[in-house]
Amino acid sequence: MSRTDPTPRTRWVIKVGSALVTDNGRGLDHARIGDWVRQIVAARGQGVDVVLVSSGSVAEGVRRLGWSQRPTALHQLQAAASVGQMGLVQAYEARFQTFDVRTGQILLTHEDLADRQRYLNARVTLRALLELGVVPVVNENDTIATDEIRFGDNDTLAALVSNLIEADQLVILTDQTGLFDADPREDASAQLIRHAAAEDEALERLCSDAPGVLGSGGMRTKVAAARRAARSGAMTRIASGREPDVLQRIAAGESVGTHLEPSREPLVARKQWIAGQLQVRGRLCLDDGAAEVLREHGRSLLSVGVTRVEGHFRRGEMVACLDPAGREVARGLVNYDAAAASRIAGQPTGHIESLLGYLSEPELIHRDNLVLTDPGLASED
Ligand SMILES: Nc1ncnc2c1ncn2[C@@H]1O[C@H](COP(=O)(O)OP(=O)(O)O)[C@@H](O)[C@H]1O
Ligand SMILES: N[C@@H](CCC(=O)OP(=O)(O)O)C(=O)O
Repeated sequence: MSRTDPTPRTRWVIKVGSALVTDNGRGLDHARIGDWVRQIVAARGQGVDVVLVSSGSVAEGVRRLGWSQRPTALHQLQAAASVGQMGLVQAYEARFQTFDVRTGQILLTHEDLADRQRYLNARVTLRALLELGVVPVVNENDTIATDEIRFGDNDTLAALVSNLIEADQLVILTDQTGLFDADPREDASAQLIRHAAAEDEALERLCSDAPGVLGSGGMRTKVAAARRAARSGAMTRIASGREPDVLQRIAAGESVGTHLEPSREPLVARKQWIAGQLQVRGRLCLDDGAAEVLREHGRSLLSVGVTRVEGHFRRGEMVACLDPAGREVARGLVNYDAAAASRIAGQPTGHIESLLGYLSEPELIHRDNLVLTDPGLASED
């Protein structure tokens, strides 16, 4: 989406668990899938870009293979995942197609997010898909992930994807109405927790170890996912995927399920995450005026204040901004690749469109994506 779009867009990662997707293992719940898709399409119309993380490949594969229960051997789980994943993506693709919305499949392994180059590739691809208006449908690449390198549960994967795209919100849809002060399967008097700090370590003690028969993480991994998502500024909502219009009600700001909020201001957390995670791919040399508006006023960087562009970077990558004396002023995610940035350097914003033939964003680096250089800033992971 271009910044010329009048509606400011937010990003959500929505994770749906196995029991929900497969109607407790009875088979893909097409009605429910259709209902989430309808709500996602509505949310997109209200300015929410969505990455969907869907579990259910193993549960659906087990059913399709006619097995009476979930196997324990890894190779059998992997075979089931391979069969079930076909059904999952077909179901989403078919539903989104009725709204004329494209989907794209992304299967990730732990290594993809641990290796910096692959992390950046995954990030660029996901962002490209969102910009194209596609809904990425993510799952773990179960068929090739060995035990040692598995995320193991999609709550963790969804939190890492939230970090990857710097999501504003992680929505975890499950078979309970939220996080309770005890496992409601074991304690009928358990009370729903409506609001808590995502970083509160006491929350994990409220969770029983056992997931449902089909799930793999239980509530504990959801609480841990909220803490992880908070590192890049995302708030987390845990809610029931069976509640009518759950996504639309969340989008409307209703208090649904459990709300786990980062303790740091989201923008600050997000900026620190960006500074700690991404490698600097190039440098923008600024004139005195631009260095000052960044340092003193926290404004966006405009092309007119850039005197030289160095390095080979793509749109969305991290570049360092240097003052005329060569001192680093800030780092940020650049809105134009190196070739385009060189062409518009020194030029006012109003000339960008005629110079490049398009206007991607009015700023070279938007202030939300700029972090003033602070040598004390360390990576969070
Ligand atoms: N404190 C708690 N609050 C709510 N649910 C809990 C809690 N502790 C454990 N659980 C269990 O976690 C289950 C959800 O986890 P899981 O089966 O892995 O779901 P999913 O497939 O959606 O990931 C619930 O059905 C519930 O029994
Ligand atoms: N990749 C696996 C994920 C299993 C999983 O995490 O399940 P859940 O706890 O229901 O989200 C699958 O699709 O079956």
